[in-house]
Amino acid sequence: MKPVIGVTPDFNAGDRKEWGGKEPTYFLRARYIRAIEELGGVPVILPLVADRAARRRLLQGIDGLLLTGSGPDLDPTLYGESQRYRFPIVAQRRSSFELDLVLLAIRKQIPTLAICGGMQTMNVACGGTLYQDLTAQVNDVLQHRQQIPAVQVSHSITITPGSLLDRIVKRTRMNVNSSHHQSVKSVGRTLVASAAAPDGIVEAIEHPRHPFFLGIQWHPEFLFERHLLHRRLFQTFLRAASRRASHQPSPAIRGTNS
Ligand SMILES: N[C@@H](CCC(=O)NCCCC(=O)O)C(=O)O
Repeated sequence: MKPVIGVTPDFNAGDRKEWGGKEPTYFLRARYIRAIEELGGVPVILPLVADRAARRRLLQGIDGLLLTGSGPDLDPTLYGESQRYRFPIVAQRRSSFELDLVLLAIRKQIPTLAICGGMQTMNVACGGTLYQDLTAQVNDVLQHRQQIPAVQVSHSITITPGSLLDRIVKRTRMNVNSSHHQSVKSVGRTLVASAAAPDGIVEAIEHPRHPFFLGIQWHPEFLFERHLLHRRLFQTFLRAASRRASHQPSPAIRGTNS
């Protein structure tokens, strides 16, 4: 059965001068939808409803959750800090929705894949913190906003042996693309870091006691068409969601044949 995957869009409240426009607007890069559709899922773009009961109702209709990236950054007050650098802030409607859904997805054991800004939201939802600006706060940090096209990889990551990510890609090292200026500083409760860049920046987090709960700092939706390992990320996520769809207990990933 094809799993239904809820996909979170970005949102422009319409009052940000630097974004122009007046009307509140949802937007989402089509690659996220294409990756889910082409690899066997049914993507559904989720409206960022404010009502908590409505959020729970939405989750009843999906088998997996995909938290997408975002140009703007999470409000630092959400992880107990004041804003120290100039950057646009994610719309409160989006951050409130996603922070709530992350905790619901843990409680309800909903397979969840979080990409880039989505990973940062996943971490903050679990009580973790972020570097507000890598180049200002971390010495000798790599260029994590690559200047080459996102369909190209730009640095390697080292993967923790035995982690979910390792069990998916069956490698302890792989190459990724990179388009971020923030990253995980302290890892949230119940989560573990499972990959790092050569400069030590966290590149993946996961919940070890959840069927599939993985946050990654890179963008596999630009890479899945030509890179097997990035395709496997979506395929394994969709298999976990499909198991939920068929109401089978969703065992921890024991290998790509499970
Ligand atoms: N703002 C955060 C997260 C970066 C991110 O999600 N980038 C993706 C760009 C938007 C998109 O194309 O989806 C940071 O810069 O660290």
